[in-house]
Amino acid sequence: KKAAVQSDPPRVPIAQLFPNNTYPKGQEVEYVNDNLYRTTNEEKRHLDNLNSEFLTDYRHAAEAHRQARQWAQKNIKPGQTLTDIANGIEDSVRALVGHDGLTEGDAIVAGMGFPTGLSINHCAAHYTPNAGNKMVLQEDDVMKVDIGVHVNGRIVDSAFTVAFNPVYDPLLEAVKEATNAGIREAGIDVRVGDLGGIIQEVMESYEVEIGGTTYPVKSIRNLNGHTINHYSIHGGKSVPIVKSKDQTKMEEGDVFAIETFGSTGLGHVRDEGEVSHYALRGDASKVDLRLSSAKSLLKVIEKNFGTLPFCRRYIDRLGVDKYLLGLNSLVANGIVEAYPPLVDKKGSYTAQYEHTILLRPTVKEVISRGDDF
Ligand SMILES: O=S(=O)(c1cccs1)N(Cc1ccc(F)cc1)Cc1ncn[nH]1
Ligand SMILES: [Mn+2]
Ligand SMILES: [Mn+2]
Ligand SMILES: [Mn+2]
Repeated sequence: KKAAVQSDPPRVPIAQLFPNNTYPKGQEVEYVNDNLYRTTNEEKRHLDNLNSEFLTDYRHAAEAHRQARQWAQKNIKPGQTLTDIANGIEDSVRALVGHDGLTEGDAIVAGMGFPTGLSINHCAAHYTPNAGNKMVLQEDDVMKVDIGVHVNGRIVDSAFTVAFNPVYDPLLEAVKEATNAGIREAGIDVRVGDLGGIIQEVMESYEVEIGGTTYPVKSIRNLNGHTINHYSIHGGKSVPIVKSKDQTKMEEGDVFAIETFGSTGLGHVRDEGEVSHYALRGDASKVDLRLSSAKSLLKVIEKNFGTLPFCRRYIDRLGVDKYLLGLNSLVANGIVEAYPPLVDKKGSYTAQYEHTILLRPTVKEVISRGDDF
C-alpha cells in the first residue's frame, strides 16, 4: 500500500502523494488589463491545454520545492554546518522527485535545478559550500536559501531568507513586499523597466535599525530577475529591481523568476571568493581540448547536468576525483561558465525573496507560491 502521507524529513515521492499525475496548481491571478478576454477566450484556453505536460511537470517540481523548503524552514538552526543544511535540502528534493541523480543521466530527468544557494550576510547569491567547508550558521546570520527543483527540465527557482534575530525583520519585510509587488505588477506586455521602478519604490520605503544605526534598505541595482527556459536557468530577458528604461516586454508563454534583493550596504554586488557554481554554456563552441582530464570531465558534465548549473559537491558525489584543473580549463576555454559568489560590502546585510511565475495564455500562475511565502 502506498504511503499517502509525507514523512519527516520528507522522503515520500510527490508522485505517490498525488496519484494520476495531477499536482496542485500554483496561485492563479487573472491578468488585470484584458482579464476577461484572456480567461474566457476559446483560443487562449486551447493554447493553455496544449501545455498540459509543461504544466504538470512545473506543478510537480513546485510541490517538491514547497515540501523541501518548508521542512528546511522548520529545521535550519544556528550551530548547523552549511554542508549539513545543503545536504538536508538536496536529499529531500531528490527523494521528492523520485530521482537520486546518481545513475548517469538521472539528474537530467528530475532533481536539483541548480546548486542550493546558502549565501550569508553581505554575500547575496551564488554561494554554496565546496567540499571541506567548515562554516557554521550563526544566531545573527542572514542567510538566503535559494532552491532550484526541476522535473524534465522545468525549473522552479524560488528563494527565501532565514534570520533568527528579529532585528532584521524590517529588511526581510522590505524584500518580501518588493518581490510581491513585482509579482503583482508582472503581466503580458508589461515593460521590465517599469517593474524595476515599482520594485525599487517598495524596497526603498523601508529602513532597518541594526546596532544603533538606522540603514535605508537599498535595492541591489546589479541583480535582477530573469526568464527561465527549458533546462536553462537564465533565458534572454532580465527584470531590473531598480528604475530602468529597459523597454523589453513580458510576453505570453514566458516563465519569469521574480527575485529582489535588499541591502544595508552599497546596493551593488561584485564577484568575490572561491567559486562553487558552474554551468555548461549552451553556446559552447567545440574547442579542441588538450587536457585529458578536461575532456573526461566535460563528458561527466554533459551526461549528468547538461546545461543545468552544478556545484563542486555535485561532481564529488558522482565519485569523480582530482577534477579542479580540468574544471578550470573548461572555464578558461569558455565551455563552462563560472558564477562566483556575489557580495555587497563587508559588514552589510542582504536579503532575498524569489518566486517563479508562468505567464500562461489565460492566467498568471505563481507556480512556487506556498502558504509560507
Ligand atoms: O544571477 S543569474 O546568473 C542571472 C540573473 C539574470 C540573468 S542571469 N541567476 C541565474 C543562475 C545562475 C547560476 C545558478 F546556479 C542559478 C541561477 C539568477 C539566480 N541565481 C540564483 N537564483 N537565480
Ligand atoms: Mn510526473
Ligand atoms: Mn534563485
Ligand atoms: Mn533566479
